[in-house]
Amino acid sequence: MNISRVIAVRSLFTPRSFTKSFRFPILFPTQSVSSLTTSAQSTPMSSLVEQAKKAAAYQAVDENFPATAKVVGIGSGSTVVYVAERIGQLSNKDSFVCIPTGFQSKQLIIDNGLQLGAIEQFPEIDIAFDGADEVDPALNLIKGGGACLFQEKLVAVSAKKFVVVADYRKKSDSLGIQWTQGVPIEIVPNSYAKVIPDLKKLGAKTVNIRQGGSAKAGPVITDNNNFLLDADFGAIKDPKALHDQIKALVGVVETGLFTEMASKSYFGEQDGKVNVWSA
Ligand SMILES: O=C(CO)[C@H](O)[C@H](O)COP(=O)(O)O
Repeated sequence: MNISRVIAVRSLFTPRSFTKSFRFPILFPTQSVSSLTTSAQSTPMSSLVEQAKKAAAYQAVDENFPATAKVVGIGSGSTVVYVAERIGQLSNKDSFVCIPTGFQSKQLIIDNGLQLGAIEQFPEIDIAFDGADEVDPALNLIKGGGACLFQEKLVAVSAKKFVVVADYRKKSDSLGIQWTQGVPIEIVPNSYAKVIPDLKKLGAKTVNIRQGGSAKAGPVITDNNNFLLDADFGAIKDPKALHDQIKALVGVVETGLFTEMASKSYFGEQDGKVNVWSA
């Protein structure tokens, strides 16, 4: 979690007051999302992306958070930071619990003064928000860039409504997944020598065990103590069919292909606007 970024953004855009009523009894700050943006020409790419994430997240929360919500799913990644921030500004935040999708998500819930719950206690979630690595017009998603896909999927399928938040780089204009970095697949660690050739038989061009890089010698270990594979299948025309084939392999816990789950996707654009796609 990038705490320094949250603090930096907060100090730039400190909410003025909690005076605007939004679907009683929830109160949001008066600052509008569009006032957070600046001219695309004069703004560096990194802050344009950051502003896009924030705009998408704030609008998604403002337009979808149910006044009567009791259980809320909080996803993982850098865009959800702003979802948790916005939810943390609600005046009724003591009236619902938040279910995390991993370690980072748990910290976001705590840092924003929200009540932490466990999915074992609250298996029925009113609404869940999460990021995505790619979204197509049918709201097929690829997720798992942050290695949290299993708990993210558990929360998404347990939610009555699942809303995606992303910046403009995540949109795929044509149906199907174009993602070239490989489908993230969580596996039980000692199954990798069997699963990798199995994935190649299914058509994967390359399969890599995700590595910790400079932060850790050896593989990334997920929040569930598993390994992650990134399997490049090229452009994926039928994500559901591919998911079903991969999921049937012994050793596979879950895939990062999320189909028929999201009801809406909010994209922050470079010009400061937010594009909304619905299922
Ligand atoms: O699936 C995820 C983590 O497993 C993230 O939601 C996804 O990678 C998007 O992250 P970001 O909002 O940082 O772009």
